[in-house]
Amino acid sequence: MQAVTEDEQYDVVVVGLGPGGEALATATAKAGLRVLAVDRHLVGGECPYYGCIPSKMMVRAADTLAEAGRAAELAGEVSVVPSWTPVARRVSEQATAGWDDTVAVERLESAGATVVHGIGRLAGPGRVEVERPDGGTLRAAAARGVVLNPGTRPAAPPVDGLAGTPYWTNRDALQATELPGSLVVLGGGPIGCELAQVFARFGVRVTIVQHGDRLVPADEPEASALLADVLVGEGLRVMTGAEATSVSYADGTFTIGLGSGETLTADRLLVAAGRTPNLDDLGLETVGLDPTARTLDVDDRMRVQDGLWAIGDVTGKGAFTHVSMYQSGIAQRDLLGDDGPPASYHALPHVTFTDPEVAAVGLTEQQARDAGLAVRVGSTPLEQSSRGFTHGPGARGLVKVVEDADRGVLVGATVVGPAGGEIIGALAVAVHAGVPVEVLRSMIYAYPTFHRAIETAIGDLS
Ligand SMILES: Cc1cc2nc3c(=O)[nH]c(=O)nc-3n(C[C@H](O)[C@H](O)[C@H](O)COP(=O)(O)OP(=O)(O)OC[C@H]3O[C@@H](n4cnc5c(N)ncnc54)[C@H](O)[C@@H]3O)c2cc1C
Ligand SMILES: NC(=O)c1ccc[n+]([C@@H]2O[C@H](COP(=O)([O-])OP(=O)(O)OC[C@H]3O[C@@H](n4cnc5c(N)ncnc54)[C@H](O)[C@@H]3O)[C@@H](O)[C@H]2O)c1
Repeated sequence: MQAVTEDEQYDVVVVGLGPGGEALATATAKAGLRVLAVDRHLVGGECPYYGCIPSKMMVRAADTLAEAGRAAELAGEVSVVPSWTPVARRVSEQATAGWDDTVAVERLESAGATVVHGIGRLAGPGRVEVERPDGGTLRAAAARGVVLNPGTRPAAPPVDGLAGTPYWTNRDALQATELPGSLVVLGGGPIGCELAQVFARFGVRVTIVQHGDRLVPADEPEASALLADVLVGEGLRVMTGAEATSVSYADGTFTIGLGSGETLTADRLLVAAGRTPNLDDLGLETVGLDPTARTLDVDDRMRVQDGLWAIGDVTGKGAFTHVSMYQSGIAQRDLLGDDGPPASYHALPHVTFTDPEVAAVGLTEQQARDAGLAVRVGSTPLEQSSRGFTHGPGARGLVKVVEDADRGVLVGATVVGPAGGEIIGALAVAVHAGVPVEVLRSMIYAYPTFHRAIETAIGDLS
């Protein structure tokens, strides 16, 4: 007769430990709740091991090479022999500890949580079953509820032949210890653009094949155009409105057939064509939810239904670590019965860490027009500011602001440029707090800074 195992009793079960899930499990355990934290792979999720952190280490390395290349014009000859070895070493040793989460597990356990590696699936309201790597099953009941933070995986576009080839996703690219001679990047979103520029700056011949009509299509068209121009200037081939229709691999070479009839060949193919939410194997059907959905609908407290919260990429509010962490704080307060403001995304910022960085907050001009607002826009090239002039090579960029003229406040802004991700901070405050444009006009902007271009863009509002 088969033994019937009792459910282990917890207050909270967190399934998926992306940045937000890890933080929530830590905080609720520290608050004295009995917490079960479950991840099928690495505690911390995509960001520290295959996303933000290792990719930004690579960006930092590539930017260093670019600055060295600018030295001749500014300060004299510098000779650099690019090497991927220190990059791969930094990623492996400093960022990911060899893709090992022992430290993160210990940190979570010392906060008081029970940490289990395995596949967590809902098994009815307030219940989770965990399939452990050894084949065993852990059954858990969550008195207060379950928090889902399962994240996404790289999408595999339905291109003929692709599935049978050893193509790279972000995971392979970020674990690369050697560089290919040539690389085709399928997808011109943030992942595609950041990594394409990194590899190109290390001497790889890179072609970006972008389905849509421009790069980083979530951003202002001016930002897309400027970025494409810079990348082309650095020697990348940027193909927009291009569709891969077939892929094959033989003798170490990928052959990529395009809709136009052209054929590309490369040593490596990086597929960065969007993400698939990890919702299909989560037992959602056991609580009356659709496992084929692309997102989980959440309210402004991150509740999906009674006793069930969701945070991170799967909520569809923006696939960024800062969204995961923001939502984590809100769900945590809700679970602990603490007060605090509900979720609001009107001033959500994002930064694509190309050089120049492409940063934005709030609405684009088109989104503001589509929302029926009385839109005024202002913009200015960054290289024409005093700081841009003194900066010289590498100063290309722009500041664009979008005003709701009826309310006299900014509802969106974009900064492209060196440190664009830092400059956007001032505009994020303005959009978040609804600072009147008249107040922004009356401020003193330090001279000669990049952020002083904000004043010029505001002066251009019309
Ligand atoms: C190359 C790259 C660069 C990026 N750069 C940036 C950046 O610069 N800035 C930024 O803000 N964002 C960046 N992102 C996005 C960022 O990584 C994600 O938005 C972030 O990780 C938050 O995701 P998440 O909280 O939804 O969960 P994830 O980080 O995706 O983690 C989900 C976790 O859930 C686990 N899991 C899934 N299903 C189950 C299950 N059934 N049972 C148990 N465990 C499960 C997974 O193993 C994983 O550990 C980048 C992403 C990539 C790929
Ligand atoms: N710096 C950052 O904050 C950062 C960096 C990387 C990723 N991310 C997050 O991760 C998410 C995923 O990034 P991503 O770049 O994979 O996805 P994405 O969805 O933003 O961009 C993918 C691009 O691929 C294109 N595409 C889709 N199918 C294609 C095909 N068959 N052939 C050619 N192109 C195709 C799309 O037009 C799209 O522009 C982003 O939306 C972002 O939220 C953030």
